[in-house]
Amino acid sequence: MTIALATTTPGEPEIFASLQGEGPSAGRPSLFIRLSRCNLACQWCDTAYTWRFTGDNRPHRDGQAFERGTNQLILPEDEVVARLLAFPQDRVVVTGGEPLLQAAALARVLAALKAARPGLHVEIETNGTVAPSLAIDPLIDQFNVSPKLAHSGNPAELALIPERLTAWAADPRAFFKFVVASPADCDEVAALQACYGIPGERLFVMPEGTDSETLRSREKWLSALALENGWRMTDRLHIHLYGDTRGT
Ligand SMILES: Nc1nc2[nH]cc(C(=O)O)c2c(=O)[nH]1
Ligand code: SF4
Ligand SMILES: [Mg+2]
Repeated sequence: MTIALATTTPGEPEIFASLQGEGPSAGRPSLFIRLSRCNLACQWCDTAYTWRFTGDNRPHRDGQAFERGTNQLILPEDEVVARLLAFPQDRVVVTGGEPLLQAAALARVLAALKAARPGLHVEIETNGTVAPSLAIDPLIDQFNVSPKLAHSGNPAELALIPERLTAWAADPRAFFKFVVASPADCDEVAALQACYGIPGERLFVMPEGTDSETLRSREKWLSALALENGWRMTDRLHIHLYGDTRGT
């Protein structure tokens, strides 16, 4: 059985060690694996090479299309397990794209990893639209759920699924991470928090931006809004450290 990964360079899967740059585990040394494909299309997506393949004309701010053959790599599951086990980290971050689109294959990979390395902590970066399958759910220690607001350009009926948001709000493993580009986006965050009863302890706001200057300037007003609303704020550490680069 196989799994579709993103690539760092053609033919090389995007599997790398880095500090978790975002959310509740920011700063923790982690092993990342980036899966290909997404069911949403955010106009500011910083990993459009996971989904915006040639022929996909959904709007994106760069308008760039990516060749599937060089930006996607299909690997056997056992090879992915072996590549991951070659790293020493005791924390894994699964990201994408939307990794839960490949829940069946991913569950088999994570089960093999956890069997080989007991105590391994697994977190997953998800857009929050896909229910984790029964097989994968118990293998995930932390869900970093990033529901997409109106400025993403996705229709709300695709991006905000009420049953899902209700389930994440009730799951103590789920941390919400809202990407915010303007102060007005925070009105939407506040409305979602009230609607679904999301505890402030599990609600992060994060500036949209792929360079330090943008992040810093947005954090000026975002930090004040976080304080006012009782939310947590997260930076994007990896952008300051490495820039907007694959495999970091
Ligand atoms: N260092 C680092 N931390 C991250 N946290 C979430 C990431 C993502 O792309 O989902 C990410 C990433 O790409 N790199
Ligand atoms: S949900 Fe994430 S991976 Fe998918 S388009 Fe939006 S930002 Fe990109
Ligand atoms: Mg990223």
